[in-house]
Amino acid sequence: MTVTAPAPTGTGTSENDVLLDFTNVEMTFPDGTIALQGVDLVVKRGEFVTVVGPSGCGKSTLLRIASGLETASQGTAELGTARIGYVFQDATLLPWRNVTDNVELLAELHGEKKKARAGKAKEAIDLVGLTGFEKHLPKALSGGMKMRASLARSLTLDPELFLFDEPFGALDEITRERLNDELIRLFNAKKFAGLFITHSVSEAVYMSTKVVVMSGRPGRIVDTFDVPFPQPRDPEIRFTPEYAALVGEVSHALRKGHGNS
Ligand SMILES: Nc1ncnc2c1ncn2[C@@H]1O[C@H](COP(=O)(O)OP(=O)(O)OP(=O)(O)O)[C@@H](O)[C@H]1O
Repeated sequence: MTVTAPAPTGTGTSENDVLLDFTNVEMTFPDGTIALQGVDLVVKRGEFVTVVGPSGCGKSTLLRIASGLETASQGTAELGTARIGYVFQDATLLPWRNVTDNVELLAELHGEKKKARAGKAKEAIDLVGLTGFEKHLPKALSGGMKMRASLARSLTLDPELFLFDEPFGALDEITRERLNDELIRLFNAKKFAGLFITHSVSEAVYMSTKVVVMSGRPGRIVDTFDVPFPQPRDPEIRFTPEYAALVGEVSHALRKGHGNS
């Protein structure tokens, strides 16, 4: 059974606020597929936690449970906030709406007045670096720009907990690195907590305060690494031996967890 109990928003800003608390979460789908088993995971304010794991190990399922889209079959998944942002691998923009109208969509669905949501959309578009592209339709945007618009749309809700399901997986490496830097800048500026799913160990280590490694299906957490590099991240850390060593350790844990599945 899952109990999801968002606390009232705007209360408490302690660094140790728990925004997501999974205890012994298991997910068995009706067809008998066991996607997750015994998952304990905490995300606190100020943390950017990245989950890496082999394909099909249950990473998206974990995020869907966190967002309330899916209910765990066993264990508890508690939220410490109702202000949640969600960015998927696909930017999911409405093709007939321009950037501004897409970015305003969530605020619109939340019943915000035109003037208020226009102000929030403008700020979010500035934050993600899309100023000048407000009137462009999605088909006129690059993949990276679409993801920026998707990010901006969630930013209008001022999330305290941001869930990312491999948002940069389909982008080329340079665009991906640039967006990693942009997202880390936003994390430091807006102070949301992040739960980020990726297949890329180097992306995980570069962005996160903590990296969680999952085994093959049924997904279990097999290792957790605290990332010691200071925030905001200096892009140059990618070229340091300390970074390379941590990437190596996480990759090793990933291979070991995969082998045991
Ligand atoms: N609704 C469902 N019914 C049955 N099985 C499902 C359902 N949704 C997901 N699964 C299965 O659960 C397992 C975990 O899926 P999930 O999408 O969470 O994995 P993932 O780690 O995100 O995969 P990838 O990295 O390839 O995106 C997979 O074996 C998948 O086929």
